[in-house]
Amino acid sequence: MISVPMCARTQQEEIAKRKSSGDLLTWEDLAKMKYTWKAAMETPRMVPPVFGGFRKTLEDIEYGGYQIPEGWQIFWVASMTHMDADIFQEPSKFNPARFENPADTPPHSYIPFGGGARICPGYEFARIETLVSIHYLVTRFAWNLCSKDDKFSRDPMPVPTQEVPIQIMPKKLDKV
Ligand code: HEM
Repeated sequence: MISVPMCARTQQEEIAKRKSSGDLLTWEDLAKMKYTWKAAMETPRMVPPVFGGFRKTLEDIEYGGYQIPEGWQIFWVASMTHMDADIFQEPSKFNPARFENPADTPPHSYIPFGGGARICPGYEFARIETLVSIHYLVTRFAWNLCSKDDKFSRDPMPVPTQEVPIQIMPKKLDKV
């Protein structure tokens, strides 16, 4: 995601071009950032910030050939689902286009924000923050990634092992 795919850059630049200098982003602008959001979604699919969480069975269930009794605590791990090739084809490939058709993603398969009744209540807020940040990063700055190393460790959140060295330069602000 740090390299921000070209389509997302173009989409943000198109939005910026239609606005006068100093105009703030509107809800309508955010609604147009469809490709940008798909690119943003692909990042926590590949590296979920929250590793997983607990659930308790309300009744006996059978899963993957295992009998799990009522009342047991279960730990769900987002990457187990996000990296399942039966759900996300070529799961190790960064491919925002996989979210083109929402019907291609079965319910509760895309779970960086959890799911069900206890889904993250900050989801929508995080979406807006992400879109606004990407918008200003790509329209106001030219930036290059200085390291090709994209390895990370968990602490317990994912932390890039080489940090994220970038070269960043402000663009001329006559139109954005
Ligand atoms: C990228 C940003 C974020 C990610 C990836 C994230 C992820 C998650 C996940 C995976 C859960 C557990 C959901 C489940 O068990 O099904 C959760 C719960 C929660 N999140 Fe977030 N979150 C984010 C941002 C936020 C923000 C911005 C807020 C508040 C403004 C927030 C507030 C909460 C709260 C209060 C819960 C507990 C909900 C409950 O137990 O009912 N989160 N989040």
